[in-house]
Amino acid sequence: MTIYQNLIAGEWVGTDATKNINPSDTNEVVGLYANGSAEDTRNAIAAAKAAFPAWSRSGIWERHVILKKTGDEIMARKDELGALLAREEGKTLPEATGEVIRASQIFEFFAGEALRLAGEVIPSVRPNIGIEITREALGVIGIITPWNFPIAIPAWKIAPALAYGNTIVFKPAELVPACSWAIVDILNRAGLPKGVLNLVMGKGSVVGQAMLESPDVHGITFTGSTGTGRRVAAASIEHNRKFQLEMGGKNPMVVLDDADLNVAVEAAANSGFFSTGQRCTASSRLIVTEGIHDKFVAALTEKLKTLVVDNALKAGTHIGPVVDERQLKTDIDYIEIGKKEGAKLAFGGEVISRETPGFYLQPTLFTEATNQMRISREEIFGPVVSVIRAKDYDEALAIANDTPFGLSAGIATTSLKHATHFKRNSEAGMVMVNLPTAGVDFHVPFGGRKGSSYGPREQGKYAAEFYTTVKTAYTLA
Ligand SMILES: NC(=O)C1=CN([C@@H]2O[C@H](COP(=O)(O)OP(=O)(O)OC[C@H]3O[C@@H](n4cnc5c(N)ncnc54)[C@H](OP(=O)(O)O)[C@@H]3O)[C@@H](O)[C@H]2O)C=CC1
Ligand SMILES: O=C(O)CCC(=O)C(=O)O
Repeated sequence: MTIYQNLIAGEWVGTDATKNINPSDTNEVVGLYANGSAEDTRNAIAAAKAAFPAWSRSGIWERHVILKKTGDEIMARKDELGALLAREEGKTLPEATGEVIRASQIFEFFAGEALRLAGEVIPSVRPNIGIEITREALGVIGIITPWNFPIAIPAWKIAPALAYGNTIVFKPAELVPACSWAIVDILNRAGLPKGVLNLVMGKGSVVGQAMLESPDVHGITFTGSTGTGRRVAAASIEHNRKFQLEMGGKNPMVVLDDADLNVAVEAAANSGFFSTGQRCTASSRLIVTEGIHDKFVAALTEKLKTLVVDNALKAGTHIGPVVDERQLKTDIDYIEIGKKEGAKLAFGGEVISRETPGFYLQPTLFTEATNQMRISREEIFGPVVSVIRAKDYDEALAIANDTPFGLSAGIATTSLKHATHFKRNSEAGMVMVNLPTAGVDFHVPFGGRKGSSYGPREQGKYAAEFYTTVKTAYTLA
């Protein structure tokens, strides 16, 4: 089997490789991907440092053309890349193709942003002095990405980093290197100069760690677990380096008595179970007021019975497998914890077999949960959701906000008063009314509060805040 190699200083390198396994069919090896070392990482950082002066001064049209070409090629290959994504991560084919389209749109968006870089000219408080405020590229950016969005998250970090003139060392999650390799290959062929974008696949404890330890990495953008996020933060403070973290969520969806039942059930099923619940924006706490509680639980349970769990590539599959054995064990452990804590298992909870060997788990619904239970406080990152009763809107809002996280939050209601109040008072970075808590637009800010995020927002024009540094220049006229 060919080895998909790392890209360092414009050369494809690496002979040691790791198997990329399909979680829908563990007999299938998606490909062999290079397993980078700490030395590879240091070489990649040196290459990115050497490429920075020229790239940061490159013309914005050159950056625009490369990003646009990349977006165009990703879109032209959406079906092939969608199938690759579904095979390596286990998202259903429609979800995976949708994610590929989103990655293409992100490159197109930042191709445009490269042309819109602007500063300000401001008069000084002193006579005969002019002030210019400009944004400059930050330097070498370390990009560390998780397994649950194998193409969209790399895209929303790589595209702005390049648009604003930075160079990159990119380390994707070891579980899902294929889509990352594909976009780096596309960018490389689109004309990026050597060393501007370096790919080092491999273990977080080796490649990621070497990145954290380097004084030559000027910014790290990270998405993943809270534990690793804290390591990124501690190491970055040590080097006086800018960092941005997107971590977990325990996102609430409030369902009020006056909700449209169908809207509430569709939003809850999507938020909790689509993409196998493996989204940081997934809603795993459904906070439901007394008047609608029983009707809502009955309707959601009926809906869950219709959802097909099977091979991600099979037509008609609604929920693909869990990403790997370790995550499946985590999910099962939490289901046991929920039972022991006294929540009622209303649906699912079983590992199931399908025609192909994979990590299949039924969508699992707990009812009669409290907000103090571990299943309501800790991020599970699987298709496991709890329903918590609330007596009225005020109590539901208090429960929704009673969490260490604050990424997204939703409300299902037909009341303008409650929707407006919830948008203003929810302690989350993203609030949805009558919509799933997951599945966001690509051109607007993404991020949360409290334990979910740290640093400037990602995506949209707000991304400039992280990928640039501001300079204030004074000139005597
Ligand atoms: N907010 C989100 O979007 C996500 C949250 N999670 C949460 O995290 C849990 C575990 O998922 P997991 O993928 O293991 O999350 P991790 O935080 O371990 O992984 C995220 C990225 O960090 C890398 N990494 C791991 N250790 C280090 C290190 N010491 N230094 C630098 N980088 C490192 C990983 O590498 P590698 O994996 O290749 O070793 C991966 O590329 C999930 O169950 C879920 O709760 C997970 C994914 C996304
Ligand atoms: O919900 C989305 O669209 C994005 C979710 C996400 O970024 C994540 O789960 O890491």
